[in-house]
Amino acid sequence: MTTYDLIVIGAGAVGENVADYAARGGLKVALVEAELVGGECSYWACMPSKALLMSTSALDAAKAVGGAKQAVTGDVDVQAVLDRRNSFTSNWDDSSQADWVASAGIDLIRGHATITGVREVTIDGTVHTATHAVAAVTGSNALMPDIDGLKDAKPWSNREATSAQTIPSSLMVIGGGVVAAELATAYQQLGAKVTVAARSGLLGGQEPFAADLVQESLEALGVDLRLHTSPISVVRDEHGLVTTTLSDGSTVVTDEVLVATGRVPRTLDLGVENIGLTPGDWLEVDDTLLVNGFDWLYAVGDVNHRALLTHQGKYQARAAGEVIAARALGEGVHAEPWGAHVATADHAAVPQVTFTNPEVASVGLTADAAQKQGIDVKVVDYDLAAVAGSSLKSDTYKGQARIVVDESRKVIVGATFVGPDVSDLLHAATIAVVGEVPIDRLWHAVPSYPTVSEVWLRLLDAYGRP
Ligand SMILES: Cc1cc2nc3c(=O)[nH]c(=O)nc-3n(C[C@H](O)[C@H](O)[C@H](O)COP(=O)(O)OP(=O)(O)OC[C@H]3O[C@@H](n4cnc5c(N)ncnc54)[C@H](O)[C@@H]3O)c2cc1C
Ligand SMILES: NC(=O)c1ccc[n+]([C@@H]2O[C@H](COP(=O)([O-])OP(=O)(O)OC[C@H]3O[C@@H](n4cnc5c(N)ncnc54)[C@H](O)[C@@H]3O)[C@@H](O)[C@H]2O)c1
Repeated sequence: MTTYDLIVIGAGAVGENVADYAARGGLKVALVEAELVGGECSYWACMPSKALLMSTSALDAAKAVGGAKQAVTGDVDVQAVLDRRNSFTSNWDDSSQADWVASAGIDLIRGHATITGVREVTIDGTVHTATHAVAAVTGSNALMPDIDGLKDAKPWSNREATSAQTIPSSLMVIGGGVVAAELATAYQQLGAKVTVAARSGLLGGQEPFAADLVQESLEALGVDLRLHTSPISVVRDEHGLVTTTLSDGSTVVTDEVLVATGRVPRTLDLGVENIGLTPGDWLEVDDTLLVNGFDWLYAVGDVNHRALLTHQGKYQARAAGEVIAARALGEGVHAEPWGAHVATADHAAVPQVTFTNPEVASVGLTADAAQKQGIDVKVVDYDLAAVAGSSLKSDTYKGQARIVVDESRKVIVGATFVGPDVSDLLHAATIAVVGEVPIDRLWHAVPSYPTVSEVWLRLLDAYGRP
């Protein structure tokens, strides 16, 4: 038995950061990992999925600029894309991340952890105790919907889709969220014939114009979109082909089927029943990431269901690591909104980029969500293609921008950009939302000419001087 100040269960991007910030705060920390250090994001989510998308984006960007497009004489090299993706995942070898853990002064324990009591964690039969805290940072798994025959049809989850070494000739994607939209784009661009069956349309939760532009682009790529429909049965035959029957009675035959219908928390085999919680539930937390009802158990990242995004989980991790250290050492805790030890932005200012073609970059509230919160909303829209920087960037630029203004406070509470490379416009909007920068002050934030960022000036012009 070994005693640590803090035991962190799960060494995904988020767990690594909890451990790092607590260790930097002076605590003796163990980090437990059952699979690969680096977790889902490094090996089966963010990085490999983006690697599958980026080469075609680069090619499209070149094809959209006269002078460059004449030099583009071939198609994307699919094997080279897969090889580049393999290198981004280090061929699913986590030794460099394990080296980093050691260099940060954290003890890495490989194995499956279960919580067996108060501040007690058992790892493959060995009991470890924590003097101060345990952090559950166990992430999420793909949700498998209850569709007749689906399990037996050996469906892909994000894991198979991001690690495949060949591109199937056809792929059925079940779901219409970010995973479905990004991976449908990637696989169609890499040569598969993709069908998407989405129960409730595409990219729910985003501004409707964003979903419309992504829908248009998927259709232009040749994706067969079956919206507002869902599979009622899935069968893989003796030749390996999968037949999906949809709720409208139609059938689609493909080589593979990918399930992208959301996530479930990895709490089924975490031993939470030993401390009065229910396996399979998300772990609900306060803003310092303490699990409700506990003074020693923290839950950080996907498993707390606040914002299932790597950057947001790492933001929580910085607060959690520091607050665990502060509480352990009896130092002051800054738990007021926007304080050092809380994850306030989870409620008000979550940025997200969907790496479809075009990209969707958003932060804060949509117009609809703001209205539902009772905010006195003014919406300002602008055609991104009408900005000088956009026309230079691409001869065929198509895009749209929106800010959502809280009229009572004259501050921006949400922004959405859709278009090529808009991901890099997003952080300015995030700063405006988090900083609650008054609109009249934003007039003094002058975007450089001729950049796409000039859309900020156009949006302010359209809003008018307050
Ligand atoms: C296809 C896809 C693409 C995505 N793309 C993006 C993106 O571009 N940008 C973005 O911000 N987000 C993206 N996400 C979301 C992002 O992957 C997650 O938000 C992020 O991985 C969550 O990190 P985490 O550390 O909380 O969990 P995880 O990365 O899941 O890590 C949890 C770790 O805990 C370990 N573990 C679990 N239980 C135990 C146990 N009992 N004992 C020991 N170890 C255990 C697991 O093995 C795992 O390594 C994407 C998700 C998917 C599915
Ligand atoms: N670029 C990024 O930031 C990025 C990329 C991928 C994933 N993620 C994160 O991962 C999380 C999971 O993404 P996701 O796309 O799996 O989940 P999601 O919850 O975003 O979307 C699930 C989709 O599946 C549909 N659906 C559910 N059951 C269905 C059924 N039986 N038949 C047809 N459609 C069905 C839903 O209507 C919805 O459109 C998200 O919260 C997202 O934040 C982020």
